[in-house]
Amino acid sequence: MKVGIVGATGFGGLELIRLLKQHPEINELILYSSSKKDEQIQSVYPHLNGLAEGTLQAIDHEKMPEQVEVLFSSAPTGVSASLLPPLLDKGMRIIDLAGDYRLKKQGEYEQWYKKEPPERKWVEKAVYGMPEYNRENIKSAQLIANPGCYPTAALLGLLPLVTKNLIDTKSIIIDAKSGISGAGAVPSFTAHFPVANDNLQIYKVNRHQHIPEIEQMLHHYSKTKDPITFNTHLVPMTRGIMNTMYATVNEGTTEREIEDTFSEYAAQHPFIRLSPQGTFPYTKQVYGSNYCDIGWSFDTRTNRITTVAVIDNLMKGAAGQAVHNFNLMNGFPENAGLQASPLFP
Ligand SMILES: NC(=O)C1=CN([C@@H]2O[C@H](COP(=O)(O)OP(=O)(O)OC[C@H]3O[C@@H](n4cnc5c(N)ncnc54)[C@H](OP(=O)(O)O)[C@@H]3O)[C@@H](O)[C@H]2O)C=CC1
Ligand SMILES: CC(=O)N[C@@H](CCC(=O)OP(=O)(O)O)C(=O)O
Repeated sequence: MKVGIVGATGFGGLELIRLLKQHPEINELILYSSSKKDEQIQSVYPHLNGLAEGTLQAIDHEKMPEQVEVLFSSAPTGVSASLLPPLLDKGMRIIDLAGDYRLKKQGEYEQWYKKEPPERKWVEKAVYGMPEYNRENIKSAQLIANPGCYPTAALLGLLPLVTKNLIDTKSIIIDAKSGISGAGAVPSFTAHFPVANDNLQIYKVNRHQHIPEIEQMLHHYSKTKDPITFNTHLVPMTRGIMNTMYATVNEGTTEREIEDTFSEYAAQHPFIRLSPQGTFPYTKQVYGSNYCDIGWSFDTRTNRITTVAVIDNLMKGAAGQAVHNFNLMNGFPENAGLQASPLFP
C-alpha cells in the first residue's frame, strides 16, 4: 500500500515514519513537508540514515490523491481545516492527528481552540479514532480524527468505569502530566530546556483545549452532561503522559466489580494492560510502545477511586493510535507495525 505523511518533520510525523517504515503492508511511503521541500529526510534527521531515506515533497493537492492511498496528517491543529477538505473531496482516506475534527458540537472548537472551525460536513463525517470504543465505525471511515494525547489516557482509564455506571461523573478530577515532546518540535518559552529542566509547571489551568474532547466521550457513554476538572503539568522528561484520576464511586459498587471490569477490559483490547492489583504503572514501562497501562485503588475511607493511566504521548497518544486506526480501516491485523516492546530503561 502507498501511504503519505504530512508534517513529516515534526515529532508526530517522525514517529509515524518509524512505525510505517517497518509496517508489513506498506511498500511506499511518501513524506510531505511544507517547509523543507526537496531536502532529504535523513539530512534533516540523521537518526534516519540508512532507514528512511527520501526526498521531502511539497504538499500538492493535485498530485497527492494519485500518489497515496491513505494520508496521515500530522500538521499543527488549525492547519487541517483548510489542508484536508480538497483531498477529502477527491475521496482520499485521511487519518488526522490534529484537533480540528474531534469536537462535534457546533461552537466548541472556536471556543476552546480560538481558531476558525473546519467545514461542518467533514466534522460530521469524521470518526473519533479511539479503537477501544469506536472499532466498527473506524473500519469504514474516510476521515479519522485521531484523539488527543491527554484524552487518550484519560478516557482509557475512565470509560470502563463510566460505561458500567460505577462512578459519579460529577466527581471526576483528572490530574495530567506530560513530557515535553507533547508540545511539538518547536520549543516555546515554557518548553525551552533552561525553563523546563529541573522544573514542574502547571499550565492552561481549567482552560485546556482537551477538556471538551474528554467530556464529549464521557457524556456520550454516561448520558450525563457533567463537567470535569482537568489540569495539565509539564514534566521535564522527553516522552510520556501520566493521568491520575479521582472519582467518587457510586453507591453499591464493590471492589470486586471494579476489578472484574478492568480485567475484562484489558483482556478484550490488545493495547490495554492492567497493573497487578495494588501496583501502579510508571511512564517508562510504555516508552516507545502503543500500550496504555492502568492501575487503580478504591479507597473505602473516602469512597473514591484513584485510577492511573500511562501512555507514550507520541505513540498511543498520537502515531501509534493512528497506525492502529489505519490497520482497522484496511482490515490489517490490529497490531501490524505496533509490536515493538517498550524501550527500557
Ligand atoms: N506531540 C504530541 O505528543 C501530540 C501531537 N498531536 C497533534 O499532532 C500534530 C503534530 O504534532 P507534533 O508533531 O507534536 O507537532 P510539530 O510541531 O512537531 O510538527 C508539526 C509539523 O507540521 C508541519 N507544518 C507546520 N505548519 C504547517 C502548515 N501550515 N501546513 C502543513 N504542514 C505544516 C511541520 O512540518 P513541515 O515543516 O515538514 O511541513 C511541522 O514540523 C498536532 O496537530 C498535534 O496537536 C496529537 C497528540 C500528541
Ligand atoms: C505538553 C504539551 O504542551 N502538550 C500539548 C498537547 C497539544 C496537542 O496535542 O494538541 P491538540 O491535540 O489539541 O492538537 C498541550 O497541552 O497543549
